[in-house]
Amino acid sequence: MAKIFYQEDCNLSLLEGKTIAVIGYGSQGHAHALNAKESGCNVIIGLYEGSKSWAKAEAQGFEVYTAAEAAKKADIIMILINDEKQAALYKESIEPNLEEGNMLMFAHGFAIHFNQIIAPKNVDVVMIAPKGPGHTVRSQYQEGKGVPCLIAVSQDATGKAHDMGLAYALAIGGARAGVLQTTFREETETDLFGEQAVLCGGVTALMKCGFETLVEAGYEPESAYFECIHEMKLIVDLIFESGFEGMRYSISNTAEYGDYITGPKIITDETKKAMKQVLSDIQQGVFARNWLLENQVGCPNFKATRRREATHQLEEVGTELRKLYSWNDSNKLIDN
Ligand SMILES: NC(=O)C1=CN([C@@H]2O[C@H](COP(=O)(O)OP(=O)(O)OC[C@H]3O[C@@H](n4cnc5c(N)ncnc54)[C@H](OP(=O)(O)O)[C@@H]3O)[C@@H](O)[C@H]2O)C=CC1
Ligand SMILES: CC[C@](O)(C(C)=O)C(=O)O
Ligand SMILES: [Mg+2]
Ligand SMILES: [Mg+2]
Repeated sequence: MAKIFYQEDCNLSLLEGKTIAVIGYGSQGHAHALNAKESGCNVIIGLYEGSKSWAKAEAQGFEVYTAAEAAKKADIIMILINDEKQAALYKESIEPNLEEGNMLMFAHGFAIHFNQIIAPKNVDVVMIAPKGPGHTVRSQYQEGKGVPCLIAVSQDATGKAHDMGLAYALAIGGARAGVLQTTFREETETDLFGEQAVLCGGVTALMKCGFETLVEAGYEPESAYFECIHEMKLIVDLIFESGFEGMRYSISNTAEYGDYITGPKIITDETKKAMKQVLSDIQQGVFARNWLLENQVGCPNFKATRRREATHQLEEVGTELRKLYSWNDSNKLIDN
């Protein structure tokens, strides 16, 4: 059983007198920075000249510097820029400004695990990886709660890396929910597998396939959207609260019977075989190599797929339908 740390295991005062540079002000960056600031930490932001987030971070009360300047001023440097850009940023702006005893931090292990960044031996290297999107890390903190985090230490130069990491996890709210001990390898491989096979790739492919099946059979796209996409959240909320059993308690017996007999026809032994191949490609570094190569040539496939997906019929239908939800501030994440 993995060890889990809670608020009482964390000492926020370890961060007193320390300057935290959050490099990047996107999904995770804005959440870590605002949460840590509101927890009483001294936080500055590191960006690049021309960043669309520079003015936003200043408007939200931060001193903003280039990544190099921020790294020079800081004791703790949390790298929250895109994984695929971290190696270049590190070489150019972080490495020349590292001092003995600094703590280099990550929210995902990609760059360290796949040897994109090799830190000097005299700094701590720690990961605090929230198990949720950055906007949720922020909204949960504002509600007095937190998103669970993973902690991993790959270098402990100061002898305090673990405790400092826990203090950071408390500062961003994660320790309110729980902080699980792990390693950079385990976090990287499980996170990549989860987002590709299940959470993002798997779920959207399943929903899209269901939507297309109904529309191609002549049903209204709006009905297909409600059934295969909108209602997913409501079902997942029940699973989040009380597991598969709780969800199955809440749905009808008819739905539960259909769940048991149809699920295994959709997700088959072939699916598991495909998942094992996906995991193997992640473990062998094949996925990381392909992703980094795609970036080296300017992401043509990635950008083309993003454009194609954005124009799928389900997005048009969804945009219109979501305007009808009285509680929904339509597309608020994308608009921000
Ligand atoms: N998204 C999530 O919820 C999760 C992400 N993570 C990890 O967190 C890290 C950050 O990801 P995420 O928050 O999604 O990233 P985003 O794409 O949301 O934000 C990246 C930020 O980095 C800035 N940036 C890009 N290049 C540079 C540069 N060269 N110098 C300085 N700043 C730069 C961007 O600037 P601009 O605003 O101008 O574009 C932006 O503010 C990754 O390691 C990711 O794996 C971990 C858990 C969940
Ligand atoms: C599920 C996607 C994620 O791993 C996350 C929000 O945790 C990510 O990389 O964004
Ligand atoms: Mg994740
Ligand atoms: Mg991830």
